[in-house]
Amino acid sequence: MLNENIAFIGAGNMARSLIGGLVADGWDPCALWAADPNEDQRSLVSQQWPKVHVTPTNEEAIAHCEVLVLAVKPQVMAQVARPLAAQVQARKPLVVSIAAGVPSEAIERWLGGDLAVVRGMPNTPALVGSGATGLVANARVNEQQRDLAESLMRAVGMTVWLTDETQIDAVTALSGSGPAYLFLFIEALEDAGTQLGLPRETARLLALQTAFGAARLALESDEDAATLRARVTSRGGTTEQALAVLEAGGLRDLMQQALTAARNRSHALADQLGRD
Ligand SMILES: NC(=O)C1=CN([C@@H]2O[C@H](COP(=O)(O)OP(=O)(O)OC[C@H]3O[C@@H](n4cnc5c(N)ncnc54)[C@H](O)[C@@H]3O)[C@@H](O)[C@H]2O)C=CC1
Ligand SMILES: O=C(O)[C@@H]1CCC=N1
Repeated sequence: MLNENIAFIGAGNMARSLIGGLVADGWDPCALWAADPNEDQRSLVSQQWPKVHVTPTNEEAIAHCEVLVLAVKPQVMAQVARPLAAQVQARKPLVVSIAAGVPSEAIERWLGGDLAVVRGMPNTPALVGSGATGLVANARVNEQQRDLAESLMRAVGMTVWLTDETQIDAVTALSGSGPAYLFLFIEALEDAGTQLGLPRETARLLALQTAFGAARLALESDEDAATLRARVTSRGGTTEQALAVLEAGGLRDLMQQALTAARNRSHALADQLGRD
């Protein structure tokens, strides 16, 4: 059982996805602290994982931690981090920020400087151990802290290290936000199947299992997605007709535009928040 003490500042959607994934993977729940001023958010943690410590005060959580996970919204990160600087400087935990668009340099500065900071961009499938996380470390992170950040995120899915912090904006656009695109795709499949006469529940189950099966097949196969797609597409058959509609509708270009918009938002947040 892994038992480094981890303090989550913010116990919202993403923190709970990480906590759930860590506990399911065998991380000692008594080593986890979740701080959030919102009682409803704390209750959600306590109901699901009664052994995880919850507190309304960030200071109480930090007092116990070797790893500090910053999981508040980017827009409030500066005002949350600044008052914690003295305590963080006294304790010097490994700081892991999962906030979109907030540069590690700004986080280090708000917390008083000279800190090992890892930026991680996870996604909500972490809750079921199937997350994907991009990681990038600042120059102060040593080998042991790198391993610690990686094992934290690997407990909830796969991880990739990035060589350059700017790449995390693309990771945010692809896999950070990505589950939402796939949920939209699943919703659209379900609606379309229902329109074609299937009971909604039947359409829902078929859409979900098809998305799951296709992702699993692609993950476990040596072949690329284009080859796997070609295997479904019989000449003169049904798939060919559907794919022609998707290509004519500009799905690839639309996806490029969507990821670019998400990446640009991440850049804009960095520009705006990094100046604070
Ligand atoms: N939701 C997602 O899929 C992902 C989110 N992220 C990042 O994770 C961070 C959190 O996002 P979500 O969990 O979706 O947001 P959320 O709104 O669900 O959670 C944020 C939490 O911070 C709490 N909070 C506000 N002020 C606080 C304070 N002073 N001290 C402690 N906690 C405070 C709020 O009460 C809330 O529970 C964001 O920075 C986001 O960019 C990263 C990857 C994926
Ligand atoms: O939408 C957002 O800003 C966050 C970051 C990635 C997923 N959710």
